[in-house]
Amino acid sequence: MTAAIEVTGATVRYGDVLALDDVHLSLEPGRVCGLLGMNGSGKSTLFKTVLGLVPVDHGRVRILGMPNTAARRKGLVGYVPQSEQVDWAFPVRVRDVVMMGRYGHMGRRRRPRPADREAVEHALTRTDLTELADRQIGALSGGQRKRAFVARAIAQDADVLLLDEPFAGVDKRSEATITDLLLQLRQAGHTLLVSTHDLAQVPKLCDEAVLLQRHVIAHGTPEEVLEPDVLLEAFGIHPSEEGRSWTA
Ligand SMILES: Nc1ncnc2c1ncn2[C@@H]1O[C@H](COP(=O)(O)OP(=O)(O)OP(=O)(O)O)[C@@H](O)[C@H]1O
Repeated sequence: MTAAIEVTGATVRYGDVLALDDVHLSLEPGRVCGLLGMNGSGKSTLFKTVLGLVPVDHGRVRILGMPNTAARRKGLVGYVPQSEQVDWAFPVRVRDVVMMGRYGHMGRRRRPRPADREAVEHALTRTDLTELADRQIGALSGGQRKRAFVARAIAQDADVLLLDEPFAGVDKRSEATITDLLLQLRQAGHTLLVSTHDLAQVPKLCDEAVLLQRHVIAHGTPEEVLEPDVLLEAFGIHPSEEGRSWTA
C-alpha cells in the first residue's frame, strides 16, 4: 500500500541547531497519528519538512507516493499551523482564510465558483464560526482562530492533514468542537498527523503515536508509546499526576 506520509532519513538543521536527525516515519492512509515530544523536540520542524517548507540536509519525503511539493500543489495536504506562526495582524476576514483552503481547487486566477463558496460555508458551519465569518481573523479568541484554520483544512478537503497543536490555548468548547471534527475526518478516511502536549487526547483520537526527540524514539499504539517506562526511558520524566499535560 502507498503510504500517506513517508519520511525517509530526514535531517534538518537551522544553522548550528540540529532540529531533526535521520527521521524515518511511515503512515498508512486513513490513520490518525499523534506526534508527541517535549518543547524543541522537532515536531513543528517535522510538519514543515513534510510540507516542504524547510530544506532538508538529507532524506526524502513522499505524500501519497509523490514528492511533497507536487502533493501540496494538488491540494492533497492541508496544514493547521501553530498559532505563533501566524501573522494575526494581517487584515483578512475569517471567511477569506477559509476560502484559502479552496485555492488548490480553483484555476490560476483564483476565482471562487459556487462549489467553493458552498464548501466554505459548510466548513464555517461545521466549526461553529458562521456568525464570526466577517470578522477580521485577528479579532478572534485563540480557540476561535484555531477553529478558523481547522475550517480552512476542512474546506480544502485534503486527504492528508497536518495539525500542529490544535488544542493548545483553546477553551473547552473549542476543544470539544475540534475533537469532534477530527473524529469525523478520521471516520471519513482522512490521514491525520496531530501534534499535542495533551496526552489525554491521544488514546481518544489516535490509532498510533510517535515520540520524537530529534529522531523517532518510539512509534506504536498509544498504549505502547504512552507506557510510563517508555516516557521515563526517553525523557527521564513521568507524565504529570493527572497525566493531562506535558510541557517539560
Ligand atoms: N527558524 C529557526 N531558526 C533556528 N532554530 C530554530 C528555528 N525553528 C526552530 N528552531 C530550533 O529547532 C529545534 C526544534 O524546534 P521545533 O519548533 O521544531 O520544536 P517543537 O517540538 O515544535 O517545539 P514546541 O513543542 O515548543 O512547539 C529547537 O531547538 C528550536 O529552537
